Amino acid sequence: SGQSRPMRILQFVQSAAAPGDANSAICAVDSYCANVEWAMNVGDKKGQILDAVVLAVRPRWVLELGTYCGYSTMRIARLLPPGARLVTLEMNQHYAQVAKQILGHAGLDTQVDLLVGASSALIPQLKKKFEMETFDLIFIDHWKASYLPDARLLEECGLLAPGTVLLADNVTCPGAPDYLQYVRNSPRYRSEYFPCQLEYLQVEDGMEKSVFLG
Ligand SMILES: Nc1ncnc2c1ncn2[C@@H]1O[C@H](/C=C/CNC(=O)c2cc([N+](=O)[O-])cc(O)c2O)[C@@H](O)[C@H]1O
Ligand SMILES: [Mg+2]
Repeated sequence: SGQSRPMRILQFVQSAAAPGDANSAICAVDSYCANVEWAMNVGDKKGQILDAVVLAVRPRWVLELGTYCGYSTMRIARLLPPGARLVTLEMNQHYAQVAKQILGHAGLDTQVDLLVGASSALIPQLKKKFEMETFDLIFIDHWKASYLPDARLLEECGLLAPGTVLLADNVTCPGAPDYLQYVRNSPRYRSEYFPCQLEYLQVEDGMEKSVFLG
């Protein structure tokens, strides 16, 4: 069927999830990826850690780096307080198109602004584009080598305020050693590790939660 894995995930969500029901769309992606073919969604175990952080922060402005199929985008968007906005950046046009359709099926497209392009090009435009100052929560889940340069770029663009929370997926597997070393040793962050299993597998992974101190 669908020529790409994201397309096959979209087709399954459209057939198995109740329209307008975010939780059933999330369950459909997890069911497909646990039973049919693995995909690099944050998954339900790490997703529950992500949910807890979103609920604790109650963010007005959220940034996500790496939309892929929109799985974590849905998890975040469904928990946002009224009036809050989630900006998600995706450099692959095909993935962005799939994510847009999955978000639409889940009824979550009103809370989400999905921008197509590289984070390094888009991050410097965000303040002006959305007439905002700083993000309250940033979920980092794109190419692992981009974690550190993009964290530095966010600092330089003045998009972090004291208290801004950065939550990074996969700091153990595949790993983001340079990013970890930075946030754990910089006086500008208070960092905490949340051990967890990799999505859909019995492999060790974890997420790093780093609070910007200014
Ligand atoms: N600079 C940039 N700007 C915008 N979008 C960008 C970007 N760099 C990458 N992206 C997008 O972010 C996603 C990449 C995720 C890499 N994750 C991974 O490689 C990954 C791998 C495993 N794994 O191998 O087990 C497990 C995981 O949870 C993972 O997230 C893709 O959709 C890609 O197009
Ligand atoms: Mg990931």
